[in-house]
Amino acid sequence: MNTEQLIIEAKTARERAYVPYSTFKVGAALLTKSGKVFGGCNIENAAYSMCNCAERTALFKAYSEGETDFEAIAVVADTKRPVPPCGACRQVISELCSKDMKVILTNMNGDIEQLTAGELLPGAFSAEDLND
Ligand SMILES: O=c1ccn([C@H]2C[C@H](O)[C@@H](CO)O2)c(=O)[nH]1
Ligand SMILES: [Zn+2]
Repeated sequence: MNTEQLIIEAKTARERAYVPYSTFKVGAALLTKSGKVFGGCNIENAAYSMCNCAERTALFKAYSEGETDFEAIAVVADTKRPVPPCGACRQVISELCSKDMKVILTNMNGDIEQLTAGELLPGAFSAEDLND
């Protein structure tokens, strides 16, 4: 599965977004090292703080199915620049993904920004910061 194909998977997942409040559809596609793809979309709620982003949907789906080794995640939305993941997703990605996992950000115009999970959240709070 190459970058282009992973972006297509993210766009397919985006179509399933449940966004009656923001109307802002986001899709993600997470590729495991074993070659499986988990799609994710944002899922909103009338209690707004319960909204879940596309990135976390994909990650939680994979993790809950026992898939914990990831090659790449692609994220897409109809934004001017490649869609930037929110702070909450950056924190969750930093916990569950290796620092060198590929992060492919894109938009519906085809602009692409590729970086690593480590670059998404420099100085992330982590388990190493907890007292034992
Ligand atoms: O990277 C992002 C940014 C925002 N959202 C969602 C959360 C909410 O449903 C809507 C507007 O913030 O977009 C995502 O899913 N991923
Ligand atoms: Zn988010």
